[in-house]
Amino acid sequence: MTAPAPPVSAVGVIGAGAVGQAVAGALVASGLCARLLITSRTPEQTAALVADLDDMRAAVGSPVRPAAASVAELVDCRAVVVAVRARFTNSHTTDMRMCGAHANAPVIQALGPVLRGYTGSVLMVTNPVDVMARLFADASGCARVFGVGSNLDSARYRLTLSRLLDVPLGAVDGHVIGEHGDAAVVCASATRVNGHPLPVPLQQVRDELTTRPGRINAGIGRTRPGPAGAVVTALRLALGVEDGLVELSAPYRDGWLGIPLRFTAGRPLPCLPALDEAEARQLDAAHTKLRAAYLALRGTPSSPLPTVRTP
Ligand SMILES: NC(=O)c1ccc[n+]([C@@H]2O[C@H](COP(=O)([O-])OP(=O)(O)OC[C@H]3O[C@@H](n4cnc5c(N)ncnc54)[C@H](O)[C@@H]3O)[C@@H](O)[C@H]2O)c1
Repeated sequence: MTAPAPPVSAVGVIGAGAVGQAVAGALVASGLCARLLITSRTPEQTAALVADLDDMRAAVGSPVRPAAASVAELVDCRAVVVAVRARFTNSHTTDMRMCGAHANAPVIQALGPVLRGYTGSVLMVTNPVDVMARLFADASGCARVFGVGSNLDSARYRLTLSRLLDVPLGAVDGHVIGEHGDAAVVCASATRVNGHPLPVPLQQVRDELTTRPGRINAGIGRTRPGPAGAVVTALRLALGVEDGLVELSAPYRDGWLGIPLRFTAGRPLPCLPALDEAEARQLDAAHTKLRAAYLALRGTPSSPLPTVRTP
């Protein structure tokens, strides 16, 4: 039996590390794109991942054809996933994702001009993702840059709540927004289980969201399938393969924040849930923190960004 034709012509992945490998493997398995173009720091790394993906393609009968490419060649792709990481030692015990800011920023800022004028969708994965997405948008001029992170937090939130309350995962509707990091905002007041509001065990939820990535890292070195799932879901929506809601980092107010975006035929519309006073204060704090981090990395005053209106 032949596999159905992929809905998308090509997707690119920059960075053949832990997350890049998992994303690329998930794409081969999903059959989302006809071509999967890979680029990484060295040609050897790129060629090795392409060979491994080719083996996977042959083994599962996937229609997705992996190939090596340069960053500039990714302009033909409908979407590009950025999952690079500079070499640095993470010395933080809190605010872990911010530790990579100074090391990763020059890499992201150097990639931007190579993709200047790119009209497809860019999914930023590199941490601190909310800041890196904004820096890449600046450096590339690309209009469709989305940071992946709050949707992974939201998935972890719904999973945690379903386990704490002993209800099916599909019964839980709730979001984590703001920063993909210590300033994440759990939208507890808008959370619904089977359509009903409920008291959320916030401390237990926060503890789990904080410690979960560290436990995964301690056990298997890096998080892989979780972020890959978050990327593939975001890709399907950004590419208009399906419609739906996903929490991604995008321009909001005069900064960038993880917010729920409703995608219709690939067009995003922010739709923030109602927040109580404490949650609104936390979102302001996330906004202030991310804006300060961005300005510190950018080193020059920010030019005004388009404000996206909430409906
Ligand atoms: N947003 C999220 O939800 C999320 C989840 C997990 C990890 N991350 C982040 O994703 C990033 C990647 O994580 P990882 O575990 O895959 O790291 P990794 O070290 O395993 O892989 C990084 C890869 O980037 C490549 N690279 C470095 N500089 C490059 C360049 N200039 N051009 C092309 N490739 C380059 C390296 O060779 C390596 O293959 C990190 O910043 C990590 O913190 C984000």
